[in-house]
Amino acid sequence: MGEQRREVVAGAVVREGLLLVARRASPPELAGLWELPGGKAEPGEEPRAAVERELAEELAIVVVGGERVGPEVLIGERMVLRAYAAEWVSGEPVAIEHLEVAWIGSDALDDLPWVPSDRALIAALRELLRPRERA
Ligand SMILES: Nc1nc2c([nH]c(=O)n2[C@H]2C[C@H](O)[C@@H](COP(=O)(O)OP(=O)(O)OP(=O)(O)O)O2)c(=O)[nH]1
Repeated sequence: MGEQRREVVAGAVVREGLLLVARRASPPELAGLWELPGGKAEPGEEPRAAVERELAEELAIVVVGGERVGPEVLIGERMVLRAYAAEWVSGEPVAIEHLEVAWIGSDALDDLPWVPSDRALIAALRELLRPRERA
């Protein structure tokens, strides 16, 4: 039997047209690169709950996990990255485990020095940031 891949959840938080991104402090090969904040879901943990927990732990913000965003991205042989839209509820993000956090616009998506896996999410993130007609 093949082992199940561990799910890494990442939150795509958009506020006032800007996307929340965070710069990794570790491991050495990813340190300094930017990602959507998140982490490994616990066994049996619902992914959206994992997004809510990780963003509370790592950034001290309250979000509500929502819909999947973009493709799933295989990370090595043991993990799979899935991004979820997350609605900001409260708190200003603080870099507790990251080097820094930033809010970026659509124009900065391509040139951000992303963690390699996250490049696969850029097109979907651009769509998420696209201004919409509102009722
Ligand atoms: N959080 C996050 N991790 C990502 C992204 N892209 C990507 O390749 N990864 C990788 C880096 C790590 O190998 C793994 C997630 O690790 P993590 O360090 O964020 O997980 P965690 O908070 O649960 O921490 P730990 O249990 O490993 O200490 O997924 C991303 O956008 N967000």
